[in-house]
Amino acid sequence: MSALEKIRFEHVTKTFAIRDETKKRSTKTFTAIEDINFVVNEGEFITLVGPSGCGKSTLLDLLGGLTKPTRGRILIEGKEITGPGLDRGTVFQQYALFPWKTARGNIEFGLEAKGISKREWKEKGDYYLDLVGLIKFADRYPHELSGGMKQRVAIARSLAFNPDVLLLDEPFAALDAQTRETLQSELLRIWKKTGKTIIFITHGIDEAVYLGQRVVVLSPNPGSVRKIVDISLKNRLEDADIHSNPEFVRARHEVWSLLHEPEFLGANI
Ligand SMILES: Nc1ncnc2c1ncn2[C@@H]1O[C@H](COP(=O)(O)OP(=O)(O)OP(=O)(O)O)[C@@H](O)[C@H]1O
Repeated sequence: MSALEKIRFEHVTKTFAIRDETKKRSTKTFTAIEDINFVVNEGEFITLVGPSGCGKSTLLDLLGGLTKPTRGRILIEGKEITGPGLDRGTVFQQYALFPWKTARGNIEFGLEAKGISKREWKEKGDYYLDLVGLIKFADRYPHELSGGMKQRVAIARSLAFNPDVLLLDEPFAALDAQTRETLQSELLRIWKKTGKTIIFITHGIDEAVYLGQRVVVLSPNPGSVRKIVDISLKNRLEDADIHSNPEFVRARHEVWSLLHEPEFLGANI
């Protein structure tokens, strides 16, 4: 294991028993993902992109320790994941906030369980509210916040636990385009400030290329790694029109082609 290595996927395969329509009361094996192998380095921002059903959520559930691989294993700092843990924080598409708690209450939730003193919760609450730009909205309840604000609270809540790895499952998919772009750059800023290792799942090619230092392109049936594309974009936050940057255009085209090639190969033109 190199000093930089944070997460290692080793021959990760996940199968499910599904109903066999051809035989009554019997099941067959469905392979959702097959032989996934790659390494994520400490502090890296990795995006995973692939068509619907290629196993993105299955991979995230495995990383979160919610399910176990059928074959292979996932290691964090050389230790196999055997269940959920506070070393990983997850942010989902749906905000999953407690409606009866304020923004601050949601962020502070669980710090008590970590054995942190009340004074320290407040400090941490302030720090993370400020990090996501919501200090003025600390006392608002989720229903009084916009979608983007709710997602900021969800990110702050995950970070407040100080996880080593932040897992994000299409966190901006339900937001309008403008809010999504704002949150993408905020997430980059937060990543630069905190140095967390981030794994971000998305359907969006632009989002994957804008955020990821590397984009893991998945292909379906069964889900597997088609290619890992290096994105050598610099100054993502400083470049006002990053979508016109030649490296962005090149990388976007490469990822697009990897995702769409199978359609063209199968087409009778
Ligand atoms: N518990 C389960 N039992 C049976 N099949 C499952 C189960 N969970 C997932 N699958 C199947 O595994 C495959 C991968 O599902 P998964 O939800 O991981 O895909 P995804 O890439 O996240 O899809 P989407 O982008 O649509 O959210 C799908 O074909 C799905 O039907």
